[in-house]
Amino acid sequence: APDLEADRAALLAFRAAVGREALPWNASASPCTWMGVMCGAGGGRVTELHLPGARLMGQIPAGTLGNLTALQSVSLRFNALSGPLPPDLGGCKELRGVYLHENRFSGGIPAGFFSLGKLAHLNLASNNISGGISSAFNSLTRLRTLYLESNRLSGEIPDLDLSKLVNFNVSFNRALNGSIPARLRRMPRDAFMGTGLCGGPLGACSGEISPASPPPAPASSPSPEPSSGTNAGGGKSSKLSGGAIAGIAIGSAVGLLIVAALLVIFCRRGGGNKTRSVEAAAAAGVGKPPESDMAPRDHKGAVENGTGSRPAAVAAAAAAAAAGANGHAKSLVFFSGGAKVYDLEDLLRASAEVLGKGTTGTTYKAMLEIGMLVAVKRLKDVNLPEKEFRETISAFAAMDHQNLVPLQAFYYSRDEKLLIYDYMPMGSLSSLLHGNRVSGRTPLDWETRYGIALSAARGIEYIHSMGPGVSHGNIKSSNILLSKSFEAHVSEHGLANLVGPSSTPSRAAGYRAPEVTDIRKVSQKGDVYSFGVLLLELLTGKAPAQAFLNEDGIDLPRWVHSVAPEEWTSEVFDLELLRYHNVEEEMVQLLQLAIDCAAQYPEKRPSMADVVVRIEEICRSSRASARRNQQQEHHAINDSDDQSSKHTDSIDESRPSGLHS
Ligand SMILES: Nc1ncnc2c1ncn2[C@@H]1O[C@H](COP(=O)(O)OP(=O)(O)OP(=O)(O)O)[C@@H](O)[C@H]1O
Repeated sequence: APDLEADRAALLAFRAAVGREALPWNASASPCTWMGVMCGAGGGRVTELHLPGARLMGQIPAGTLGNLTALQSVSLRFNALSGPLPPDLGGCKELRGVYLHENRFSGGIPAGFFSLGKLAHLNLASNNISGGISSAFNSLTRLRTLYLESNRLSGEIPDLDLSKLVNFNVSFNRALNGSIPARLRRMPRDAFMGTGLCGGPLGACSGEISPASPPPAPASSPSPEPSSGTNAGGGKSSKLSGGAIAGIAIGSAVGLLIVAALLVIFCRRGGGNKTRSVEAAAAAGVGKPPESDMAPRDHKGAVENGTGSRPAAVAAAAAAAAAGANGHAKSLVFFSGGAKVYDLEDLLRASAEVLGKGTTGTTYKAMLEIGMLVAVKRLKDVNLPEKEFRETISAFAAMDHQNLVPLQAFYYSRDEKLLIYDYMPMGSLSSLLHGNRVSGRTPLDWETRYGIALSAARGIEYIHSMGPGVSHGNIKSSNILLSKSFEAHVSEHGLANLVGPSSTPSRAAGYRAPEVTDIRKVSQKGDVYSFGVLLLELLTGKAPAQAFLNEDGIDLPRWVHSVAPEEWTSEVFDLELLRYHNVEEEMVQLLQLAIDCAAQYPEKRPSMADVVVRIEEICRSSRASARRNQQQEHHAINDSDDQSSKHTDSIDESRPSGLHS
């Protein structure tokens, strides 16, 4: 009978084929002690193999994984495994979870997979898997998750009858066609995006739908399905009847400014009064009445006053929660940092423009009639009940730091969840570095870049300082917004906890730490990894998602690792940075910090507090080098106009040693 020795042999053969030197397994110790290997009770057999992002490469031969017949869970995601999916995995009848996404597997889905009677989770997303989706999937009666997106699957989806299926995605399989089987129409529309499929939540063939051409919704229709995501037609605010929001409807129009129009809903009273919910709470004896706005209205002022604004924010939120619980009319709920100079009706009347569509929803820039700009995030897929939503969002809104984007207010109804943030005029770091539809790439000098790195790090450090379990969960360059002085403000803290799991390929993929399996549960060390990727992006000018999706299938940290350190200065840095010879040492130090943050194993990564200290040192020494350089240039010029050679020498002396090419 197979035993642990057989499992050892299978694992060593697996390593020899795809692991090379990347797996530090001590062949003379028990396999149960090896990294990524877990055994059943009493050190019996190997039951789990988890090697995400372990630099595995090549084809998995037969007689390796397939011989681990007690295996219950296998995760090899985020590697460079290629060739066919291992057909003999079908012999591992105990398997409940198979996670092979983000590799380069090709060929069809092996028939053996359909005999895995206990399989609950199958993720094959982001590979090159081709062929059709077999009706034999129906034999996997326990399947809860089936992620097949971003492959090369073709043909029609069979009529899947999987009663336990809750997570499903076939998006970005361009050659899938036909109509969406009836039983899958309850899945969110994102699950079918980027295919030729018609019907279901898409309303039409998905290929025909783009954010810029939303399907029109009848003016009298009730609110859109919570998961239907897209904006309803570009109606005008004049069509709105009084009441609360059903949806912000924004379509694209000539130029960039568009009318944000809103659908409407049932609300027992007319247009929400901004303070009503707070008053209601006061009546209910919870929290403080609006006078608790004694906290400074100015956000910065609140920071200077330390925690001064926090109790008020929490009180307002608690009050709002109570108002909701008491069934009072819905309205915007403001936090203390936001000035209450507008209300829901003002928001409904605002003209708006789509800023972008992310994993958590769509963000609009709204110009209120009073001339104030706000950013409105319309959340999708929020599965939290109202009370928990309010509590979670209030905890995050209470975070008050100059490097966070202040959350001014929120709106919650059954069908709509809106968050209203300060509008950040310079946009995101992502659009600065990589350009967007309207602007080209903005040149960013070294000083600006290290300033952004430091201010972003301080924002994240502040979030982490709230407690060991508090993290951001979605650090990436489009969530780093900039003020006019290019100071970074971290946005969307806490949103990862609010929205349901999404497997839609997104920009977030390139920032996600290898150990993260559920995007709602990113640890602080997971944030540090993402911040490391962000630093690499800042230094290389390359977008992680682009790098990730390129032909080599290689992500940004691995790409930087693939370049020898002696070539970093010439090969890795953004071309724009190569002008700054006098600070090469500091640039390399920041690169080294980025690499440390993006270490594969969480325990190897520094804490955010350490990161801030290290960036502060780099900034200090950059400024000193720049000053020294300036002084020496000044001396050289003053010394003599005809001693140009001396001028050059003095500049060279100021350079750090050993780093210039
Ligand atoms: N407060 C704001 N001020 C200015 N621009 C903003 C603001 N909030 C978001 N944006 C910009 O709007 C665009 C869309 O943002 P959104 O948060 O919806 O998507 P994302 O950041 O790409 O993805 P995710 O939902 O995963 O965070 C991004 O380019 C973002 O930088």
